[in-house]
Amino acid sequence: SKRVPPGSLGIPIIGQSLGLLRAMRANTAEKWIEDRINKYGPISKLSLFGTPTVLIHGQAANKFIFANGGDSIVNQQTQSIKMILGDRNLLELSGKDHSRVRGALVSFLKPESLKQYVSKIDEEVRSHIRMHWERKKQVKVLPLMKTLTFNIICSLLFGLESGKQRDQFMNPFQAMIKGMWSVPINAPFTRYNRSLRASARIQKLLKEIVHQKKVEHEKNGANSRQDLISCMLSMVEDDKQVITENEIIHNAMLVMVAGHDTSSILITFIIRLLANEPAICAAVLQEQEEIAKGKLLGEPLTWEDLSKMKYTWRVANETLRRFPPIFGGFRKAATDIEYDGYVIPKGWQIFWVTSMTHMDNNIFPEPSKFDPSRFENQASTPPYCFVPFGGGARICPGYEFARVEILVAIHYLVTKFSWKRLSDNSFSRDPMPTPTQGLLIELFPRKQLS
Ligand code: HEM
Repeated sequence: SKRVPPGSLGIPIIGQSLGLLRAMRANTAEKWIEDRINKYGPISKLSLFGTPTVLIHGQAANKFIFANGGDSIVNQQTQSIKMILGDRNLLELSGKDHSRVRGALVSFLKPESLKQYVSKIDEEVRSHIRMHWERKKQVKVLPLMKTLTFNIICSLLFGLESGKQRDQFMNPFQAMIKGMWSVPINAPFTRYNRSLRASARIQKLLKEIVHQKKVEHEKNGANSRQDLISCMLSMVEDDKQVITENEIIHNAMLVMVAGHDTSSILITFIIRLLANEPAICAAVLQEQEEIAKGKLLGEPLTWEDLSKMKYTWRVANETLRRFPPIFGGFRKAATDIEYDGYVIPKGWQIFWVTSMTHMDNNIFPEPSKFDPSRFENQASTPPYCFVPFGGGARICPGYEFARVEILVAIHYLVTKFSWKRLSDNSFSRDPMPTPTQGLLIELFPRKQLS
């Protein structure tokens, strides 16, 4: 006798997708969600990206989604994401398959492994700054940060150093991302269709890389620590590859998406913030100059240096709270689930939204104020309330990787330059937050310490 939540599923396939996407582009998506909550209450039904969906929010809702240990809630992305990234990507897997594939990714992304890659990330950041920032009067930050984080992913995770093979990925990759939050109508000229075609091209390129590495592996007994693909290829049990070729390709695509756009947005928003808040910028600079003073000219940063960047990391966390790169996410009800007096029917999507706890006055007082000191004592943040990286068994495995690239990038940028914002301060979501004109800034080189 339990009822499904109030609300309307709208017109078939399209439902409320266009309304949400329009609000995201106008940067009014939080208000769009709030209006729904005011109209229907804390739990409501709608239809997003071709599937009936239930929107729930708040600390209890986040806990319900992230800490659900049973089999009733499974991960499932929208139809568009599944078709674009492939059905063996981690977001589509559950149970033992999820643990097996996630284990392979984590063995590469965990801090013990990452420590040895700090100097490589340092090298990528410095070469990027030499090529794209030095001697420039103005730069457009977002496209540059996309290039930087994409190159870091290609170099560290796929073993692709700079060159033609790496460059071939960039354009189809951007086209692929554009259709990930789209209505799955596969007709010529739709975003979804362009994205599917780009995905096919990337899968072909990745297949070639996997085959190249297989050959190298057989010839030289490749070093499993070299890069993520080699690491996955070298995992063998009972003469059988632990991770199948499709799993390697689909998860390489997932990592390209998950690990590149998110971090580039975060660095861009930190740069925007430092332009807007001189006092915070001065405090970040002071911390980074202290670290720079202890280094010889050209000496790369180390894991220990990063652990001293406490204030800078608080600024990054506060940026993640105010401008989370990931707006929210989806799960699927594997059975009929009871929640808050309603039933979420089997097969329906469950939609969670990051900002609903990040901007809750009871959790983060004066939520619109940018205040890095909120993160001085991380333990004071209630559980399941600060969720830019999600939570529970599916919490972002790239968290440490992101921390390393962000801190290294900010270190070199603030110690080498100051900057002034030239474009206005607004941004839209597409679906990631995207500043107007990609954040155009005027650059002023700093006098070098050494
Ligand atoms: C600022 C940077 C980043 C942010 C804000 C971010 C955020 C997130 C979020 C919100 C999720 C979904 C969690 C959930 O559904 O419960 C996620 C999952 C994931 N992220 Fe990240 N991420 C970032 C960087 C990275 C990086 C650098 C990588 C890889 C190198 C990465 C790889 C992944 C993967 C593979 C998943 C799927 C995990 C699973 O389903 O088990 N992310 N991330």
